[in-house]
Amino acid sequence: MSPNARSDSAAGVASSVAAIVVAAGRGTRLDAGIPKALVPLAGEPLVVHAVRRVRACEQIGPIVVVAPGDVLADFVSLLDSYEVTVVAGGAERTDSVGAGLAVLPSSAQLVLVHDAARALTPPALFDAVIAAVRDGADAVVPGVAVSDTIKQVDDTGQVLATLDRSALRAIQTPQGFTRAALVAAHASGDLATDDAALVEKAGGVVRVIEGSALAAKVTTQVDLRLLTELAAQS
Ligand SMILES: Nc1ccn([C@@H]2O[C@H](COP(=O)(O)OP(=O)(O)OP(=O)(O)O)[C@@H](O)[C@H]2O)c(=O)n1
Ligand SMILES: C[C@](O)(CO)[C@H](O)COP(=O)(O)O
Repeated sequence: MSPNARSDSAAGVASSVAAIVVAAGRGTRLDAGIPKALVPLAGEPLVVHAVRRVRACEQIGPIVVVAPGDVLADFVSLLDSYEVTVVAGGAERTDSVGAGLAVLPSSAQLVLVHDAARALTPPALFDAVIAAVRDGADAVVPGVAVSDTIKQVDDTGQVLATLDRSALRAIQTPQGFTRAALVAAHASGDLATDDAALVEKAGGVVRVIEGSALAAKVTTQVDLRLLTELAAQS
């Protein structure tokens, strides 16, 4: 058995929790010349960092990785030792999550959706999200308080208002869902920047728990440099 594979007993216990790792984005804002999930961070592609941390969470069984269709074989070979299913994603993030949902085993009743771009997310955050979904919610998302003053502006840049930030949270992944809530939300065919927004729109209960600085997303080259520093300490 490879060091990253699970024993039969561990896999049995965990089969009701599955994860979809979305990694099919192009990374336009990072502009690295290769798909963002393949960009190295401290010597390893972002998607390998992300999947290793998902696999380290004992409660998670099946993992589906959603990759760009043109480099599917590269993902399969990179992730060979982690027992994942790799499928091709779509044009929008919502489409990629849908592609992952379509191949989830029927045993999975609680589903985590995670961005490969949040490569350093600690396994403890996955456990916290799973526990909070089990406590009773359709969806649970990690969020961090906003530390800058937030202003609403018009398209000329003129300030319209300074918003009360005390109730605002910047939302991260992993996002956790009952399978039923996630499937129903995606059945609408709507697009959203995160899956929790689809559950909200469908009238579901979405809760926010405390996120983590280590769950920051690599979006730009500056993020990549900041997370490289954090990788050395995590
Ligand atoms: N069609 C898409 C778009 C995004 N993602 C994934 O969703 C996560 C969050 O998306 P984002 O950071 O916006 O990534 P990109 O879409 O790649 O970035 P950009 O908008 O700069 O192109 C990433 O792990 C990305 O791979 C995906 O699987 N399929
Ligand atoms: C899902 C997400 O990570 C939550 O913050 C985020 O919305 C995805 O990134 P995008 O830039 O909005 O596509």
